[in-house]
Amino acid sequence: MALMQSLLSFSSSSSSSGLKMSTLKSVTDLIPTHNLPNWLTHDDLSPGPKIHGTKLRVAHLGVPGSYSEAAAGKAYPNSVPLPCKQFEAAFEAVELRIADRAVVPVENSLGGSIHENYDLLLRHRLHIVGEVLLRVRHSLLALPGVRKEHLRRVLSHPQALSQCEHTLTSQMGPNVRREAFDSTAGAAEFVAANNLRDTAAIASAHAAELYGLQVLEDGMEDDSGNLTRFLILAREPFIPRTGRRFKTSIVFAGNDREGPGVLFKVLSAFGLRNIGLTKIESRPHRSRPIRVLDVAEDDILRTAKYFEYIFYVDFEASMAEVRAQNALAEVQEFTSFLRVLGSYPMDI
Ligand SMILES: O=C(O)C(=O)Cc1ccccc1
Repeated sequence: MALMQSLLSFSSSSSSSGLKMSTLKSVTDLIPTHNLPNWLTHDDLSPGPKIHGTKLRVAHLGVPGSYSEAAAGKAYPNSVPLPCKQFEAAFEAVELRIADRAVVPVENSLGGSIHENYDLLLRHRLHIVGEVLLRVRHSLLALPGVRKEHLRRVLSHPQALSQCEHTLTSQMGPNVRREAFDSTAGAAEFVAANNLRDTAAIASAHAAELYGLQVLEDGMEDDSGNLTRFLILAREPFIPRTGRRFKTSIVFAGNDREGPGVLFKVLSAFGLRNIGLTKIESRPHRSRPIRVLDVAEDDILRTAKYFEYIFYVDFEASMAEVRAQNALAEVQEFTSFLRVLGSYPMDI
């Protein structure tokens, strides 16, 4: 890319000096030694924190101080964060080339899966190129001078509220309302900007510093090992390799022939090849929520109704491995659609 840019800038400067392209025999004719393009370096070619010579722009949920911003910074320390109001805006930012990557949470050790992002993975055409595990420590934040007994309301992202549910009840009693906010850091900013003395936010200690709030209580999460897994999304896939620990994420729906047996068949395609599964998630099949099947029971034909699902599976292998390719070839026989969402290095 550096070479391309240098050539492009060179050709425009050469035309201004009056050289006509038609008179040139080759590009080397054009390059006077004092204007040689820079050498291509490893940095120009490897997917690192720089793209096109500028810093990588990483879209994430929430204003500065959000956990998604922290995950984006962990994945790409020298990147430019691009705060988004909703998860979908982060997906769109990458699609529209406003951002180079999006970092979105998909599961948490306490709150479980973040279904919205599973649905967005299916609706958008981005590739998973990596994952980040982040230890999430929640704090109860309020304006300076406010005490716990003044509080009537706690604002935060629904994920954070659910991760602190028991601690909130035991510390604040039943009379404190929980209200959902776009992001944890957004809730902290809102409390500060509106001078709310009866309202606290659940957010990071970093958000407290940014918005001038005090930490009333640390470690609000219901379990001290609270961990969130984020996915890194890009327009182009990561080229899978062998020799490094890779994960592959797929999504599929069963075909008309298989009925409720599809999941067993798909999982055995991996099991028989010794490929470990790290995650399975199901979501309702929106365009075909119910399937009606005729089943014989005691020689009587009855009609059975099943919910139809879309399944998301993560397995521990790279798409560069033959056993993974064979497993997917087999899975394809049982499915009406199958998409590889990405094959990417594991965060270990
Ligand atoms: O609201 C945030 O700060 C987020 O990034 C979403 C979130 C909330 C709780 C845990 C992980 C991510």
